[in-house]
Amino acid sequence: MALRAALRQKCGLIGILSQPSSSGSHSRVSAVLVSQMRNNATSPKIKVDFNQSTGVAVLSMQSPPVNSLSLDFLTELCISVEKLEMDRACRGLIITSSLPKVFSAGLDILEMYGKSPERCGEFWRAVQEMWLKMYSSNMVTIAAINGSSPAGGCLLSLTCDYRIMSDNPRYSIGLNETLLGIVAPFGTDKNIIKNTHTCSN
Ligand SMILES: CCCC/C=C/CC(=O)SCCNC(=O)CCNC(=O)[C@H](O)C(C)(C)COP(=O)(O)OP(=O)(O)OC[C@H]1O[C@@H](n2cnc3c(N)ncnc32)[C@H](O)[C@@H]1OP(=O)(O)O
Repeated sequence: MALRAALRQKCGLIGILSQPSSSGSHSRVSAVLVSQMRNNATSPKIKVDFNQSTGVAVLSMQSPPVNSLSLDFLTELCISVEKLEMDRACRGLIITSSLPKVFSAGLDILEMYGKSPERCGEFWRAVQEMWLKMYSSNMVTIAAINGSSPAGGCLLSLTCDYRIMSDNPRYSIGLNETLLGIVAPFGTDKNIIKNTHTCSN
């Protein structure tokens, strides 16, 4: 019942978000994805378990040491979500981490230092694509935050419909990227407080 209500709410949101943009940005973004796919690393940073009987997929981030969001990681994440999106049987998606103590450390800092402008552009497009894809997903999405989740890790969880976080005082979450000169959009802090629940693990 709750899942159905969440789906209904989500469908309304998708209706608004999926209106065609005059710039045709959705198809351009997909072309970026395809070209990134060709360069993608082979070791899987993402593991997906799809349960046919419940229609729910669990996507586990498994990129040690801290699931930082590198270009390869983001590309793999987007491809995994896109594949699930195309499977009509998949109605719900839980994103979590296979690593102990860390959900995601956020953007990979090494991607933002000493790289060419082209590479920086590619990286930043992948960041935008990740949150757009997650936020506009037609699946009901839940972040099961089982570790620290600063900055981009927090952003990733904010793109989900629901967040459940392990109630562990050692785990931190928040938008600390202002320390790096990156400004968060207005209102995101309010969202995270309103829609984040904690549980013990
Ligand atoms: C509008 C919002 C848009 C979103 C914008 C986002 C901006 C960002 O995301 S910038 C990135 C900000 N992230 C951080 O500041 C996180 C920094 N990391 C931590 O706080 C901690 O590492 C942790 C709490 C995530 C984990 O702590 P733990 O003690 O378990 O591990 P460490 O010893 O600190 O780290 C292990 C290893 O991982 C490397 N590392 C950590 N974070 C990152 C990262 N973001 N990118 C790349 N690498 C990272 C760290 O340097 C260690 O590496 P070595 O073992 O080689 O020293």
